[in-house]
Amino acid sequence: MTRIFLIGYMGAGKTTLGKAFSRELGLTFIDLDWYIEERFHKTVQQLFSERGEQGFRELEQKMLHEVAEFEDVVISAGGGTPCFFDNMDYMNACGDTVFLQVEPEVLFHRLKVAKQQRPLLANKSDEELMNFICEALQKRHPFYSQAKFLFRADELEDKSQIQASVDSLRKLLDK
Ligand SMILES: Nc1ncnc2c1ncn2[C@@H]1O[C@H](COP(=O)(O)OP(=O)(O)O)[C@@H](O)[C@H]1O
Ligand SMILES: O=C(O)C1=C[C@@H](OP(=O)(O)O)[C@@H](O)[C@H](O)C1
Ligand SMILES: [Mg+2]
Repeated sequence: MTRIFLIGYMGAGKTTLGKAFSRELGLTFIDLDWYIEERFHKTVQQLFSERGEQGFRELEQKMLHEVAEFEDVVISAGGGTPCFFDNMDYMNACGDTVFLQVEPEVLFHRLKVAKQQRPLLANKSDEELMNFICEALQKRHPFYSQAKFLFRADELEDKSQIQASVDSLRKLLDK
């Protein structure tokens, strides 16, 4: 039975790589944010604004427990998932965990164009965004670094880079 969790900061490529990797291995792909959005018929932004971040985190934990029951899956967590409750220990107990590590500058360029869908980043100026990313990475690193595997995901900018990353991830996980 295979159950792989991809973790890492917003923009690290959890969704992009998770989708491509699961397809290659013939596994089911579950993106935790998408799963939550379908289950509640609301966007992550709506859930954040209705329930506040704490309310979202409680719901996210429950949904993590739901998706972790599935077998032969690649699960892309949300960026904050490993950093609340005992979620990191829980994921390590249920499967293989992979921390997608990306340089802050690369995250900045990816998130600059994709910040509006992310409630924690929306409306930040460039300088605020870069500072926010750097501070958050420091706070979150102690959680992310508990993953069983570390994978550098700086190069996911086109199809061939994504395929090359899928191949390296396969080797790393021996799949
Ligand atoms: N080539 C690219 N140019 C600009 N932005 C990109 C590019 N590739 C990915 N992104 C953005 O970077 C983010 C990284 O992908 P995603 O898989 O959504 O990360 P995660 O799920 O870890 O937050 C996406 O929001 C996407 O819009
Ligand atoms: O880092 C975070 O706290 C968050 C990351 C998002 O997921 P992605 O990492 O897939 O963008 C989403 O769960 C929410 O906006 C909060
Ligand atoms: Mg995602």
